[in-house]
Amino acid sequence: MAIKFLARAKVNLTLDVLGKRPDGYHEVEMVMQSVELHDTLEFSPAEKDIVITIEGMDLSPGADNLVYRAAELLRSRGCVRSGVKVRLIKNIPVAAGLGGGSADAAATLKALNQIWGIGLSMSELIVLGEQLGADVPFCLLGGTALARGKGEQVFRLPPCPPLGLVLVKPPFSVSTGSVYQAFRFGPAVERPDNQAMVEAIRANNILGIARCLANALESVTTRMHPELTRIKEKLIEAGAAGSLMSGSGPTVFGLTPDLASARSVAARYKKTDEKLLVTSVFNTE
Ligand SMILES: C[C@@](CO)(OP(=O)(O)O)[C@H](O)COP(=O)(O)OP(=O)(O)OC[C@H]1O[C@@H](n2ccc(N)nc2=O)[C@H](O)[C@@H]1O
Ligand SMILES: Nc1ncnc2c1ncn2[C@@H]1O[C@H](COP(=O)(O)OP(=O)(O)O)[C@@H](O)[C@H]1O
Repeated sequence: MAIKFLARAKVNLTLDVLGKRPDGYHEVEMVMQSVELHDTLEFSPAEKDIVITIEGMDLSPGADNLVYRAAELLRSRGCVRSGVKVRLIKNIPVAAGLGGGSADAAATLKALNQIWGIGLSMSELIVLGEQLGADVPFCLLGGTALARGKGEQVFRLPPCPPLGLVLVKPPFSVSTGSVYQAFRFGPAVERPDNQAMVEAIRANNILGIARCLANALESVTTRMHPELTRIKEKLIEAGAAGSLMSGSGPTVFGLTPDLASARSVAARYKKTDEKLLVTSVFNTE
């Protein structure tokens, strides 16, 4: 009998880059939001190996997969000898700025912590998750949160209103590392006002949230792929209250007051070679 876990994607409502750290990462401050779009992971017992099967997308099931790396990391931390079989059904586009790999890693840590009876606390899981990727700590917590440091310091925020989102994924992926490496401070960088975003969320002010959308990494990825600017404009023309690139991109999302209005924005959007996904914010298990 397999045990099922959902790994929900995330969008960045803001992303600010504050400086370069001695460890080569960048100091960031960002408001992150879980969304309903998710991968599904089914866990069943195995003698001693970690065996992954993947459906839905062409992705390596080997030791470089973040599900494998999460299982291996937890197994050594929990002194566990048994293996596990994981069926991964991928829906979240890969290397898209939606944290799909990080979400799968976080779901694997939570699931196996429970299944193997290791019993680590959320903060202990977050310390482990940080070793797998900067967005894994947020994916462990989920909901609406402020993240600092590399992304490993996560603080829960009041839940966002039930916003709708139209995710527009262009037909290419972007490596997180290459975007951060190319980041340069300067007038082209649109930096968010995180305090104003937190206030808008706290006040359930949808237009305020839309006005506060900003991502410092947009200046890098839109220089690599200028079509992203046009996608942002097309989402507004289709009726979105605001639009922004998520994370290091290339996914751009349009924000709407609710799921129904996201569906009508998607219907009006002038699609070319992009993939469209309609979803909504997700706040509680
Ligand atoms: C997830 C992978 C592939 O498995 O992504 P890619 O490298 O292919 O993009 C990474 O290698 C897995 O390593 P890890 O470095 O933990 O991944 P992430 O946290 O996503 O960060 C990718 C890279 O972005 C840069 N980065 C990320 C976050 C941050 N606050 N500052 C940064 O400078 C770093 O160069 C980092 O190495
Ligand atoms: N289970 C997984 N799902 C998605 N990407 C994965 C997974 N395991 C490893 N990866 C690798 O992680 C990188 C990007 O992960 P992902 O979280 O999808 O990107 P992003 O953070 O931009 O949304 C890709 O290079 C991909 O090959």
